[in-house]
Amino acid sequence: MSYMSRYRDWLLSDYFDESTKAELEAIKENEAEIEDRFYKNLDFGTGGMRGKMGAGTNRINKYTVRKATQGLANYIINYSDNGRQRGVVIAYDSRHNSAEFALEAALVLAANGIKTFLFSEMRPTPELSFAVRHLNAVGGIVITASHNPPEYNGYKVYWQDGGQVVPAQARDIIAEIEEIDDFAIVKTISKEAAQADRLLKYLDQEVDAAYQQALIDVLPQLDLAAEQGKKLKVVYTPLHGTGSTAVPQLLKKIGFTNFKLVKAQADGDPEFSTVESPNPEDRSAFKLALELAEQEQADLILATDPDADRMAAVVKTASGEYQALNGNETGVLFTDYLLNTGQKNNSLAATGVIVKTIVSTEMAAQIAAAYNIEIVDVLTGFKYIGEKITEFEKEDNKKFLLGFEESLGYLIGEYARDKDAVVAAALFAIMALSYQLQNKTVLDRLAELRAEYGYYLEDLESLRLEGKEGQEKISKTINKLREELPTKIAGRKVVNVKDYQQSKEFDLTADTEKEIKLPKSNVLQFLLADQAKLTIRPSGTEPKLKLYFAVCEEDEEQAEEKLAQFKAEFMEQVEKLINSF
Ligand SMILES: O=P(O)(O)OC[C@H]1O[C@H](O)[C@H](O)[C@@H](O)[C@@H]1O
Repeated sequence: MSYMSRYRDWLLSDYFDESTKAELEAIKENEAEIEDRFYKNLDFGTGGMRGKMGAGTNRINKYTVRKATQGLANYIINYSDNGRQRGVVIAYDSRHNSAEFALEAALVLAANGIKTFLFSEMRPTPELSFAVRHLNAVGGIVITASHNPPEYNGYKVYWQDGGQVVPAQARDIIAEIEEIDDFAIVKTISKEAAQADRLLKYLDQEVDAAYQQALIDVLPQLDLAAEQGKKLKVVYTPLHGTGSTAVPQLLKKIGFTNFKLVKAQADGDPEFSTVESPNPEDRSAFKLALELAEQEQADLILATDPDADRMAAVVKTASGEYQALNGNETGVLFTDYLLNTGQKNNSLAATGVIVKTIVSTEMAAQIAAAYNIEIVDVLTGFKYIGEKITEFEKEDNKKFLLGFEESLGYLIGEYARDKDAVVAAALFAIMALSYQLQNKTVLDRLAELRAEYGYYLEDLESLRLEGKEGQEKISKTINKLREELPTKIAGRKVVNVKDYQQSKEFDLTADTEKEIKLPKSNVLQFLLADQAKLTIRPSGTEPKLKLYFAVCEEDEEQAEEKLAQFKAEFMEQVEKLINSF
């Protein structure tokens, strides 16, 4: 069916409501807009759906949310024995329509006889992951578009272990959704009927309390926080998102009473009106927090992204400046701190394992090796870290200690299967306090680690290439590099190449190849003669080509210089390549 006929269908069918039709009527002269809204269905990929809100098949709206949920309901009915009774937990963030879409999803499930547990207000994504396990539900849904701009929303699906569905399972769910070729097949009932049939239950503070307790149970050095927590001045911003429902409560409860919230960013503002982008990877997101920190002379600033699964920290240096840490630096500090405290108090399991993604720093592997602790690499995406935790649970010789990724995602403990900015914020505060009591900062500790293990420095460059043309350029660029593997990158010899799409690792010096034991993924990784590393992959959540640069040198100066030169030279190389298509 052409986009125009789909558009007309929506305009004429009785199924769609008046405001949807009015919105569509208003674009009747704008063919490009009609095409964009109707040329396809919004993709339900392995991470669920994410896109702009609005009327149309290629948009997030109550109809596309209902349809996806009907597919999920069919999947639950077909693939689980008692999924209807176990039910599905639904959470949502502070975005426009998030609460409405969450209710729509609940009503479709209820109409299919599936019990639903709906949070009565916005909550962090990791709390949903916890709640699925806590309530022994068969799955979960989160309505969120993380840090995307205000006009976006998203729909993420979780399964019974509390982890986001991985590709094999997502394929079956997608197949169920694609089977639905008519919106009229989608079942729904009224909220009153769902409640009367006991198929819709609102979650109360019991789950919040259990979640907070689960975090307290996995945090180290709580005695220190309880006794001395007030010595650390903390500023926190939820960047207008769900973190405000959990982070202040936890920090205060464990002893960080010298705590200031960035009030202007404490409400769930769907416009994220005080920030350019509510992404803690973006330094500008810290503007208001920095002002408050300077005024209060705070030791530490913590920020969580709008669905509170990613956390970033900014720390005060010895000279009183504020310095942001990237995800790799925080991951390294957590690795060192957890292994060190675990060893000191004899609680470090010899079977402990740390899980990180292939694009996250190798420095953590060096530290883990010094403690004889295994480190496992998985593909980009916390769902793969979650999957490992569930695997470890079934093996008695593996105990999950920490999962982290360079994009600011961290988890300790087995209470959830997704990255948790709430626990990460508390862990960071405890770690910072513990160093403060030793008269140093986390940056001093990082410097000690770099002196011991090598000066690892990493950076990410993203090239935004939008639309169909952009997508094609991204694929062509990676394919070209794959077909004609470069022997030199930025003037350095390539010694090893990992092609995760072909599951092959090529040792170019020994001229041998071996198999990579990870699911296939469109990623290329080049190791250069001087230990520098480059990884290139298309983003799975945004129209971007992502390039991860890593170097390891003797000291800061050499590392900074090497990284800058490496980046500049390769970016020129890759931009030339992109422009040739
Ligand atoms: O790099 P992308 O595919 O856009 O994904 C961005 C991020 O999305 C999620 O948060 C995943 O858990 C991360 O592993 C990933 O880094």
